[in-house]
Amino acid sequence: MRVDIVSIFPEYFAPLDLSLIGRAREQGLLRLAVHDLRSWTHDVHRTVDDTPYGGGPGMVMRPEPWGAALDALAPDELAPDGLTLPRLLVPSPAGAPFTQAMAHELATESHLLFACGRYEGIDQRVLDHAATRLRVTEVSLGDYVLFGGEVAVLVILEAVTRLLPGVLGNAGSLDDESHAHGLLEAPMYTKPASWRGHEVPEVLRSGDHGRIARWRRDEALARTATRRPDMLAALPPEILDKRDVAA
Ligand SMILES: COc1cc(COC(=O)c2cn[nH]c2)cc(-c2cccnc2)c1
Repeated sequence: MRVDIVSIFPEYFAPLDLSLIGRAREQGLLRLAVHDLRSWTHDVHRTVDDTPYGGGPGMVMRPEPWGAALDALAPDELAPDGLTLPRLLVPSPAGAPFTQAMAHELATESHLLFACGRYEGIDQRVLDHAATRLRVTEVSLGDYVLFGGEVAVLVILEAVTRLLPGVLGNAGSLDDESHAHGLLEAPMYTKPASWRGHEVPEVLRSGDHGRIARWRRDEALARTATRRPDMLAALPPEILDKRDVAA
């Protein structure tokens, strides 16, 4: 997967050399390039923002540098396979909620382009023009406001990279993780069996894999019901097998 990130703070992405993302890059599973938006400015002050039309506080990111950056990083012509046309992701409070389902969808893309907004945002015409030739998605991490899209890109990139084949050593760990089956994960334990007077649930040490699977599912259902009833309501009925409903 090719990933291009455009930001006025490219140094924000230094951590991407670390850990699993660093390894994915070494393995060639991920080709990551970070670009400074100011590379596409031409005035002596390398200006990327200006005052908002209609007044109001703060500044807005100018369209010209973004237009030039996207022209450079996303070719106009549709590649013969039609697949390498990048997906442009713009983290924003006004975006669609980022979910594990979206992470899985993005993990199938061959080229992701991230635009990191700063100030009060990016001139709307940048997204409108980009949408004439790219698939543009504004994506929100949550209902709060950050200084910029950079930290959101780090989150999205981590969620997507760990889904790329070959990145996680034990692929099994993807199967029953939280949100994988629409439920929260059951509590996890490791040695020692007794710690500060707290014991590991006996079932997990029983070796009875059927009982263990049942216990984990019951715990996952109970946790989801108490902490995230919205997720339970969203579950397709077939996920809750008949015994669950009886439980
Ligand atoms: C692209 O336009 C942006 C981007 C961002 C950074 O992303 C987030 O904040 C975010 C991403 N998921 N959840 C929050 C912030 C604004 C903004 C809006 C109003 C006042 N101040 C700043 C506009």
